[in-house]
Amino acid sequence: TDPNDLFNKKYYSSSVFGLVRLLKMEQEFMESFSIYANILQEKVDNLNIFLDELKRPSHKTHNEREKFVSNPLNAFALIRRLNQDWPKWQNYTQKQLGMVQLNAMQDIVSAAPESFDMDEKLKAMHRIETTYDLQPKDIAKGLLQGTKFNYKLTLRDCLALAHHTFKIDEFQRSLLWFQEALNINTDGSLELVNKLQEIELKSFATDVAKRSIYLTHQALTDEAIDKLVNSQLQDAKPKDLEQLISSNLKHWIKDSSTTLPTEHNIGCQGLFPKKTNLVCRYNFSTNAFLKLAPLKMEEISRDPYIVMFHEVISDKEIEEMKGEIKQMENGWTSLEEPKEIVSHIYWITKESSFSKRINDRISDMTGFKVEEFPAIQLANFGVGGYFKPHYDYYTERLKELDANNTLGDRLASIIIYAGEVSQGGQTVFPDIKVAVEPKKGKALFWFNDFDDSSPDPRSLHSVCPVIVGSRWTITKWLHYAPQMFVKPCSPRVHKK
Ligand SMILES: O=C(O)CCC(=O)C(=O)O
Ligand SMILES: [Fe+2]
Repeated sequence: TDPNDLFNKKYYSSSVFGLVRLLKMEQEFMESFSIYANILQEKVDNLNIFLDELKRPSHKTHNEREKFVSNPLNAFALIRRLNQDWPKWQNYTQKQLGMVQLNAMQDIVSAAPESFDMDEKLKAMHRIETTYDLQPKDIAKGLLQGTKFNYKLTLRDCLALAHHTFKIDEFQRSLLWFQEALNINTDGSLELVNKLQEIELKSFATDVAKRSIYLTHQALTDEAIDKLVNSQLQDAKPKDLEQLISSNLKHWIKDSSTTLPTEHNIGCQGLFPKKTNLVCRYNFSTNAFLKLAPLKMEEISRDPYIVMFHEVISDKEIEEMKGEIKQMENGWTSLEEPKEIVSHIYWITKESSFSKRINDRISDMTGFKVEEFPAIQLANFGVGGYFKPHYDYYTERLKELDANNTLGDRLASIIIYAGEVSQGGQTVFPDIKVAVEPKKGKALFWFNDFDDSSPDPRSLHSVCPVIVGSRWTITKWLHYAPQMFVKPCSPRVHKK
């Protein structure tokens, strides 16, 4: 299948917005499921009542039976029961019950997330794990960066993560997840549940065995390897499968190398040195309006110029923002391969009272004109959603990207944070070692270009994977053309 096709698919995983829909679906499913279980229970109860009615002293010998049916009451009742009651019970046992619920459940299951969603979520979990260097044993028990949550992963959750990390050659993490899975005690009594577990375990062990054989017998065809593995695992007990997985992983860990954390990861982990000498002040200057109602402005960096505005959007306006959304589309990390779906976005293209107010506010804050390009982008990230380091300017790409681009390059960017994010989701500038918390209500503003319109590579920026929270943003790229006569200069100290 063409991986690009994935972009037209409906992802649930890539935004908290989408996940909310899934949670609703699960609840509806459980409602039908529990009604269905009750209906079946009622049937079993009725069958038991019927069986109770049939209870009578057992007749062991022919003589006893003969004596019993020789009584007219028994003789009559026997005929009547078999003639009148039995067909009814027979009918009742065959009656299809709970069809309404079964159909409803089928509808829900047909809209359930498919493997591309599952893959994306596995990647997201792995991204959170590696970016912040979290340990499987902590994650599994709900401990994220020192914050303890009342949620836990189950054995099968851990098994899925072990299998996934194995597939991407992260044997160390795979082993840790696998050990975590083995540590989780299930009550072990339910055969059906055990059976399901065993299927997952076997599929993992199969992949491990295949790799092991492939490494030692590279000349073998895939079919030959499949055959070997099948015969090897045919009668394997769960303990054997566990052993096979653990020992191979341990063996492969020895040959794997460790990679150094990137600047992006260091920033996400909060390990950039603190900036000093920066100030907070009120912005009176960009617009006459601000003389009356100045916005609090915090310097994040002086060169390159990055500032944070405070109290830019209210909770009420954030509700209004969500009301603007019709149908969200997939948002991806960057234009480079591999593309990953990490958010849902929505463009407000038609002017509304909301978008006008936001545009006016952006003009007031920045001194930039936005009338020529009034569209506003909203984004909602998924848990684990992120952005790779990238530049917002497209100087080099401009020609091929959009020959009729009359707006010109994106010389500055502004991001309004409009969601509650308690962990992760910082905007990071890896080059200049700046990481900014995405605090709801604030807006981050920076220049992508120098004053002479040449690109400033220090504007390289990224977004850390969201760990906990629903990261909503309003993004506006400020283009050149509309600024012909007003372009504010960045109060730059010197040029690199
Ligand atoms: O959401 C952010 O903090 C930054 C997003 C971004 O870099 C972009 O959309 O280009
Ligand atoms: Fe960006």
